[in-house]
Amino acid sequence: MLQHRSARAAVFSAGSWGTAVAKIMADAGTDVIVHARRAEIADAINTTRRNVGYFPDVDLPETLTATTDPAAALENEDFLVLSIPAQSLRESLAAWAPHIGRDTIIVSLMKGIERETGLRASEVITEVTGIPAHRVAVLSGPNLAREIMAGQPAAATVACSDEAAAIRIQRACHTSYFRPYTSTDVTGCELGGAVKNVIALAVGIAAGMGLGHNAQAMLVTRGLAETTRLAVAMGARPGTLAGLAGLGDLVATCSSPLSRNRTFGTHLGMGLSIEEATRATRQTTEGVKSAQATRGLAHAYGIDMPITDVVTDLLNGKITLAQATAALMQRPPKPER
Ligand SMILES: NC(=O)C1=CN([C@@H]2O[C@H](COP(=O)(O)OP(=O)(O)OC[C@H]3O[C@@H](n4cnc5c(N)ncnc54)[C@H](O)[C@@H]3O)[C@@H](O)[C@H]2O)C=CC1
Ligand SMILES: O=C(CO)COP(=O)(O)O
Repeated sequence: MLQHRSARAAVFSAGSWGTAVAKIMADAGTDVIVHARRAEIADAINTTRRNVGYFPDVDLPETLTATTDPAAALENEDFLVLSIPAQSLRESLAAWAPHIGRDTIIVSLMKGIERETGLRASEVITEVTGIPAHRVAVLSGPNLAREIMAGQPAAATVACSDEAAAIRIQRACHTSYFRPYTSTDVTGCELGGAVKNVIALAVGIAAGMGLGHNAQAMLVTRGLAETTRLAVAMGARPGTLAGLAGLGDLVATCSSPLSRNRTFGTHLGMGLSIEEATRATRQTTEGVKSAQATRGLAHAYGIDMPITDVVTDLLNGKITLAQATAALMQRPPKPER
């Protein structure tokens, strides 16, 4: 009789979102091994079933183990799930690439644009590994890790140009509290996730300046408009940006104090310097690193992205908070689109 083994996922790494997705996949019946950089994190996961660095209060499933050895993590894996800061992806992945299996599907969880190249994470993955695009997927949506670790309901989009691969990933991470939808629009999904971090910085800045919900809603709505313009110019479907990986993520991130990007922006809006805001936020804040590259894409595609422009100029110290507000409010009048 044929024995069907569970799907196996290697999750790199044991940070906030990596741990949450590892738990989701284990709860969905997938065998999961997490690659942690620090031995004490891997040891604690294996012995106490807790990630003491990120979620010391949450029990992890028995089917989730950890290692610091990339080769051991990448043995017979069906899925390699990547969740590290986007700017370190190229270098880290190059070291792991020789261990990746021939048929492995790579799932990117990263919401950033590479600074030097303007490439999306999935593009960096295909470039570094040589794995074809139809085996590289993106999982993105309104997914604040802390809420998901508490077992609260959430949904996301799994995008892959090969729909069958997206369905396999969907099955491997569908639980009673996590509902993945499939899509073939990798570009839209990925840009929705990356650019919302820049817009969340803007919303946080407005909140930190003491501006009200009207101003914040304006930034969310016009932020979605400029994100959609860029994504469609780059080949995305507009509907993707109206979905979980676009509007959904934008709403969650721009309204939650759990968001590191929104929080970083709030600190800036309250008058903290970039260095002070960085010290106060600590975890990965992709929007700070991706704003300039997003503006670069806007220029390359001839797209007007006024909010991204203003956030980039603020981060570069080129304008003040008052000048940022004026730059957005005193633009020439135009029709809404
Ligand atoms: N935290 C969240 O709620 C969500 C995060 N994301 C995305 O997931 C990605 C990872 O973010 P988080 O897990 O939140 O960040 P984090 O700061 O919690 O964890 C980052 C992890 O990457 C590891 N790391 C850092 N530099 C590295 C390097 N050079 N090489 C290898 N590993 C390295 C760290 O050891 C840590 O385990 C980001 O792109 C973020 O936008 C997406 C959805 C939700
Ligand atoms: O992407 C996220 C929620 O979907 C997490 O947002 P932050 O990175 O701003 O915390």
